[in-house]
Amino acid sequence: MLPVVALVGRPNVGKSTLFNVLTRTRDALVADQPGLTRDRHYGICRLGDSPFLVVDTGGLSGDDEGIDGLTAKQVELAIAEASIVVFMTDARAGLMALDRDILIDLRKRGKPLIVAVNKTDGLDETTSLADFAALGVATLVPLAASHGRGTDGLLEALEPHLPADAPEEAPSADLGIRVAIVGRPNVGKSTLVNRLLGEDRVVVSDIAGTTRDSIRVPIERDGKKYMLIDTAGVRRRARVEEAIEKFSVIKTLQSIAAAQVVVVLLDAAEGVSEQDATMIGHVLNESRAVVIAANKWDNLTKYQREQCETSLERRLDFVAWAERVFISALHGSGLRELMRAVDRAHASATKQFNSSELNRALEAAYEGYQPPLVRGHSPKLRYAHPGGTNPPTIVIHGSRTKHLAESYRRYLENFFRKRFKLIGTPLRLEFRDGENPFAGRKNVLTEGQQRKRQRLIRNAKKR
Ligand SMILES: Nc1nc2c(ncn2[C@@H]2O[C@H](COP(=O)(O)OP(=O)(O)OP(=O)(O)O)[C@@H](O)[C@H]2O)c(=O)[nH]1
Ligand SMILES: Nc1nc2c(ncn2[C@@H]2O[C@H](COP(=O)(O)OP(=O)(O)OP(=O)(O)O)[C@@H](O)[C@H]2O)c(=O)[nH]1
Repeated sequence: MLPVVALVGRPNVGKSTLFNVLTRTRDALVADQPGLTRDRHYGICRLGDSPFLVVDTGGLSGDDEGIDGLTAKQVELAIAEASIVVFMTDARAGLMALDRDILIDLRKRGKPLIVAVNKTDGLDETTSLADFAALGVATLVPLAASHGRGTDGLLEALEPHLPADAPEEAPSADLGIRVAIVGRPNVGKSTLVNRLLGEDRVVVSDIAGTTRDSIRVPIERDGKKYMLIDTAGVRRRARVEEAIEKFSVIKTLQSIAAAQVVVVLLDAAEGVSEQDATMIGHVLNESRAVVIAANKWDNLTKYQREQCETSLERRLDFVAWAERVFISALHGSGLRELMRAVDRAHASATKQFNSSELNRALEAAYEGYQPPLVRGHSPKLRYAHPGGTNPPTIVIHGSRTKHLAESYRRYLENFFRKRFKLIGTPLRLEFRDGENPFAGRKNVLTEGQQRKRQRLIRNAKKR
């Protein structure tokens, strides 16, 4: 489970600014996906190799106006789940009465606390901190978030409070593909999980209180093993109101982080909501494979089904590569297709390329359509090699690749997707300029490799 750090403070002290600084690096993959809704409140940050979840609570202002119940609830949940709370204050404004009130409230929750004193730029640090020493919190960290200063000190202060994330299970075939089922309250997650478990299984009852645990449920379908990662599904079916109270964005994010394939469950009657799109955005941020399942299909008229299909097409064009399946968790229909889609997504996410097939594909793509001139620059693409899996990554070497038009990057992505039949997984293309893939290689090449190398170099020169 990803440990959680909650950012709390009065409005305008700089919480979102700090949040953006901390989570910035994680946005690369989805940075320019049109149509994708970002979540400004939840992001993942890394401390060395250990990821943790940062939650910008934004709403805990003492002024509940304009904050809907669900948001306020999410703030409560964030603090309840936090390993540590960063209480942010404003050095320019000094210590305010509302700061004291918030702190009294936070103390009641018994969480470890750090006071981050922001906006210290241009001020004397010692003097700024002294003002806040009156709060009686042991750790005071000076920050200038908008200048990106002080975050190292903050991370250092956080470190001892962040429990190390359990190491991911070895990707063992015995355990099966790790599948998370996520979705808004009431879309049918519990029904689906129970249906996949089979009627005869004993369902683990309530998990209330086990805030830091997720339940892993091994299942077998059509002779294949899966490990369902469940944070909400396996439990007694709650009444709707309770369910909404229990819905936790944090738990959803933790499931996504722990899974290999994420099934995003939608209510077919309602089409794709803002919250659904945001959830898919989180899946992409974590580069996970994804299957979109429209549930309660049994309940729909022909007209409603068409409506649902149109909504999926329009609102989810940024994940056009994800498979859509139409299911009824209640009646058990479409589940075989769902699990096949999970298999395909997993196979694509773990696809291992070899360099020669990549180079042949790159060549074919290049011949089909060459990068257009951008401000007089003509980018060149020379050779490609595999860069890893989960998500599958292709590294392309060339020159002036930063001038590659976005449309050309998309063209390449679609070309590779089609060629390698990649479905249900993000695909990462990395561009590098002016590097020789053979530089620094000490081992002697075989004859075949030498011929291949000559061919690559010839082709590269031709371009
Ligand atoms: N001088 C200075 N200004 C800052 C710093 N950090 C943030 N600000 C400014 O403070 C203002 C508020 O910043 P936000 O990050 O929006 O504050 P917030 O706490 O998220 O505010 P709410 O969303 O209202 O809760 C913005 O104008 C920022 O540019 C800083 O380190 N120094
Ligand atoms: N008609 C129909 N109803 C369904 C289907 N799947 C679930 N439901 C109903 O939808 C309601 C909510 O189902 P749950 O499985 O509790 O939904 P959930 O997503 O786990 O809800 P939370 O507990 O809020 O997370 C229940 O009344 C289910 O019977 C389906 O395929 N068809």
